[in-house]
Amino acid sequence: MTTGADLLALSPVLPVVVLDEAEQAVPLARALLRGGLRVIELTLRTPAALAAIERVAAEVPDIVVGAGTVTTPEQAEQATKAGAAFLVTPGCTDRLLDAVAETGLPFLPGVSTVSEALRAAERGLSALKFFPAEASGGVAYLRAMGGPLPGLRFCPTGGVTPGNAPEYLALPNVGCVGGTWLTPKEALAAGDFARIGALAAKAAGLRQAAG
Ligand SMILES: O=C(O)C(=O)C[C@H](O)[C@H](O)COP(=O)(O)O
Repeated sequence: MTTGADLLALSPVLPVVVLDEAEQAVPLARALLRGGLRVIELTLRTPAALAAIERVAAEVPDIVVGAGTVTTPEQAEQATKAGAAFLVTPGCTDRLLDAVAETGLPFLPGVSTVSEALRAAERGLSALKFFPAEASGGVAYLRAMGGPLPGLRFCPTGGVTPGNAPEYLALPNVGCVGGTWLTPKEALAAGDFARIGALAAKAAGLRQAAG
């Protein structure tokens, strides 16, 4: 996997994870794999995230592990050092885009407007995160962006659920969707990885559901 486009093609759903305990990272990654998903985005929203990335990179080679919520150049560097195979940002400033590009890793920059998408395209980036998807106009907005910007492909994230994911996945400019619904807080707190595996299996089947 070397480009953002490769990243969008890995799975119909990119599981976005907020983890409080780094110890949970390996069993969680294995549960996702058992369900048929081979990618995981660990968000840098918790102090445990970098250690979690390190563990998954070292112990679960079959899953592609990346870092989400990358908002500063320092975080881009730390995530790369921890072994992240890709980076995801919620938004895109020039400074942040320069820093993530410098890591050499594939990445998905977050955009929520046509102008932001154009700015990313001017840099040669054609695989983008559409965030926050539902709050920014959802399926209708993304469909409308496809008119003037047919060369761009998106991973809508933020408010995406098993209910609306098929609608997003049916759009020609959507490669995959992202979401936290695969790792409910209660399931993580209870260490219920069987439930997470079952949610992953349903998510892995979503592409067919979208037709
Ligand atoms: O912080 C970031 O960089 C993010 O990645 C934001 C997440 O993608 C969304 O918060 C996921 O939203 P839900 O699936 O609606 O829970």
